[in-house]
Amino acid sequence: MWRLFALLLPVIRLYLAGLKVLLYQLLHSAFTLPVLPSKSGRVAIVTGGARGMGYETSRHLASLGMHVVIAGNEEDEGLVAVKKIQEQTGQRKVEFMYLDLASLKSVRQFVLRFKARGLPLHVLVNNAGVMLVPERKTEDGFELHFGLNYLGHFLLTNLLLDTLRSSGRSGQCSRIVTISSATHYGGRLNLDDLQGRSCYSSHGAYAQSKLALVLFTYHLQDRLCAQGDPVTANAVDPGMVDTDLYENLCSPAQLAKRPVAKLLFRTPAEGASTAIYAAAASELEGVGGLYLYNGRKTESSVTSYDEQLQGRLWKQSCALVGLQKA
Ligand SMILES: NC(=O)c1ccc[n+]([C@@H]2O[C@H](COP(=O)([O-])OP(=O)(O)OC[C@H]3O[C@@H](n4cnc5c(N)ncnc54)[C@H](O)[C@@H]3O)[C@@H](O)[C@H]2O)c1
Repeated sequence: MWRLFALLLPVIRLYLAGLKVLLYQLLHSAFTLPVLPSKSGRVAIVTGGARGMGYETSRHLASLGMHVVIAGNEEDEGLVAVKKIQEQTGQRKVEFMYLDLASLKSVRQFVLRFKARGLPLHVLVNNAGVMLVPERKTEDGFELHFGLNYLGHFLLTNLLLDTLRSSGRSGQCSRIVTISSATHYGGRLNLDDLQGRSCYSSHGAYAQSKLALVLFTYHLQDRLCAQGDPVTANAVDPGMVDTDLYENLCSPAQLAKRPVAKLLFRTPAEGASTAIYAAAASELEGVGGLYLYNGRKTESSVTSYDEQLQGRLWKQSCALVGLQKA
C-alpha cells in the first residue's frame, strides 16, 4: 500500500503542476519577444538545438547574427537543422557538434573539441532533455533523467566556465540559460537516493532533474557573483509546449494530450521565447539568479531557494562527475 502511494504521489504532483500551467496558458497569452539587439560576432552553444524549442532558440540567435553551435546526439537531425537555419536566416555560421549528455566522456570530448577551435563563448543554453523515459541508466550508471538532464549539463557548464568567463566583460556578461520546468515545483530532491533506487518513478525522476537544475543555477550564480565573474546564470520555465518531449507518455495520456495540446500548449517558437529573451535581451545585462517564466521573473519553489541544499547538491555533483573543486 505504502509503495503504491509512493509511486502515485510523484505522478499526481507532476499532473497538478501541468494543470496549473494549462490554466495559466488558457488565461494568458504567450510572451511576445521584444526586438532584440544584433549579436553579430558572438558565439552560442545550444544543447538539443536540432528540434523543438532548442531549434527555435538556435534559429532566433542565428537571426541576431550569432555563430550558433547546435550540440546534440542526433547527427542527421542536427545537420538538417543547420541547413534549414542557414537558409532561413542567411547566417552561415551555424554548425552541428556531437554531444551525448548521457555520457560524461562525450561531454568532456565535446568541450575539448570546442576549445580546440579557439572560439569565444558568450551564451550557453542548457536546453536538451528527456521526460518520462522508463527506468534506464546513462553510460556512467546514473538514472537517465538525473544523469542527462542535470549531471550532463552540470559538467558541461563547469568545463565551459573558463571560456565563458574569458569571453565576457563588465557590461557584456556571458550568459548561461538553463531550461527547467514547472514540474520542478512538485520535485523532491533526495540527496541520499539521487538515482531513485529505493522507489523508482519516471515522473519523480524528471521533476527531480528539473529541480536540480534550478538549485544548480542559483548556486552557480552565487559563485559567479562571489568571484566577480562577468557571467550570469538564469533558469527558464518555457510553459507547456507541443514538442516531441511528450513521446513517452502512455497511450491513454497521449490520446488525451492531443486535443489539449492543440488548444492550450504553446508552439515551440512561443515556448522558446523566454530562453531567447534570457540569452539576448539588453534588460537582462548583468542580471542573474532569476527563474523566468513567460518573459518575467517568477518565484520558483521554496525548496529551490534552500542554500544549504544547493551547496550539498553542488558538492555531490562534483564528486559524481569527477570534478576536483567542489
Ligand atoms: N515541451 C514542454 O512542454 C516542456 C516544458 C517544460 C520544460 N521543457 C524542457 O525544454 C527542453 C527542450 O525540450 P523540448 O520540449 O523542445 O523537447 P524535444 O524533445 O523537442 O527536444 C529535446 C532535445 O534534447 C535532445 N537530447 C535528448 N537526449 C539527448 C542527449 N543524450 N544528448 C544531447 N541531446 C539530447 C534531443 O535531441 C532534442 O533536440 C527540455 O529540457 C525540456 O525538459 C519542455
